[in-house]
Amino acid sequence: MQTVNIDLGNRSYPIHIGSGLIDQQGLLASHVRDRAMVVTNETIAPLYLDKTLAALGNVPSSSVILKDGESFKNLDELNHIFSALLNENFDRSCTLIALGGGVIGDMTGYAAASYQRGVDFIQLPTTLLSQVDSSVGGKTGVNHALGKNMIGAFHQPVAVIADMDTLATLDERELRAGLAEVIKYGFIIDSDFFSWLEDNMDALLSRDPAATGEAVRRSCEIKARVVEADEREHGMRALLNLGHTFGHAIEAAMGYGTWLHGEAVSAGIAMALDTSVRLGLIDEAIRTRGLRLLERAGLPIRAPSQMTPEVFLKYMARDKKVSAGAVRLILLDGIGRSHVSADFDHSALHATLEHFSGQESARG
Ligand SMILES: NC(=O)c1ccc[n+]([C@@H]2O[C@H](COP(=O)([O-])OP(=O)(O)OC[C@H]3O[C@@H](n4cnc5c(N)ncnc54)[C@H](O)[C@@H]3O)[C@@H](O)[C@H]2O)c1
Ligand SMILES: O=C(O)C(=O)C[C@@H](O)[C@H](O)[C@H](O)COP(=O)(O)O
Ligand SMILES: [Zn+2]
Repeated sequence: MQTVNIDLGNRSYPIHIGSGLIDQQGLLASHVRDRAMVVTNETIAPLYLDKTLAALGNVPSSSVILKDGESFKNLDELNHIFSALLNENFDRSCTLIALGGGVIGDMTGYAAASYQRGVDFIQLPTTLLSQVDSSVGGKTGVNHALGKNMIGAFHQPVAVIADMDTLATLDERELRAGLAEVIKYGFIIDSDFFSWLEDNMDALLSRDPAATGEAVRRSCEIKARVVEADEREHGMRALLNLGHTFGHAIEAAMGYGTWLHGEAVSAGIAMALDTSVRLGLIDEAIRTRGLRLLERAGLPIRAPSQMTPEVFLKYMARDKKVSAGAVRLILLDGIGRSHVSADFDHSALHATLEHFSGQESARG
């Protein structure tokens, strides 16, 4: 087992990464305060719920099983968690356990942030995306029909336990979607990691355990350092949003779940590359290198044909990074170099939206 620590003062916590961690004697139970409520969904429950409850040993525990999918990441479904907690008289000393991907993690985290004004929670991420990104950093919440992750809170988990063995049951499309967020780290901040991904993409796609473990560890290291520097996204944390202003528009406009989050982020990164080229921040060679890696991961580099500039702009106007009406974008200055800006020539953005609208979907 490897452990990456995230230092946030009295909200610090370990990110444990390794094989067989759910079964590891005492590990999960050691992070539970009193009673545990495991939150999962109808797909993951038959695979890992019994194991998780068994790992809790003598800790009094219950579970709640939600419907599966991004389209259920909403306030109605969230209410099932509160009902389960209240029906069983869970008090403020309880611990929620998010057993699943980013949807379960974000929902459980938000339930933990708001139940009786805040209880502990543990992330037990079971998708590549959730192991490299969503389980770390404390962004929690649910979607609204009018915008992605619009209702939420910052609430850090007390521990992250990423059991790599759970990835064995993940389907191919979900694995590839997770790679979009891994590649994102290389783009925004770490050119060595980007080169490493170029060298190891085949191993990652064939689920080589050593390569996958290394990708998860390095991703968690990068995210932990960014969150430590700017926990509440007043500055550099926004870099983690590369491609997301476009991507969230695609997810919401297409209907949540039609495009996976990672797929939408990949198309969004291709759009951010395009705007960066138009602004003269990067040259064609950098764009080509970036797109090649996304394509090798089997990810889309075009937007769906339904996404006109007007549709993009409608959702982008509600992006959480908008300030005083100005859209802010994460722009690339090279591989491993990026910045956040509201102060750019917006004709470049409009040209990107025109260029990407009406293009055929390359979603695998
Ligand atoms: N909070 C953050 O910082 C953050 C970061 C990135 C993404 N997100 C959010 O995460 C969500 C996407 O997460 P995701 O990609 O994990 O999707 P997901 O949670 O929908 O999981 C993907 C699918 O895989 C299934 N699944 C999960 N684990 C499995 C396993 N081990 N074996 C078989 N099937 C399994 C799920 O039931 C689901 O059908 C989005 O809502 C996105 O907004 C949040
Ligand atoms: O942790 C962050 O910060 C991120 O931006 C990570 C993103 O990958 C993630 O999709 C996040 O949920 C997006 O946040 P939002 O505030 O734009 O909804
Ligand atoms: Zn994301």
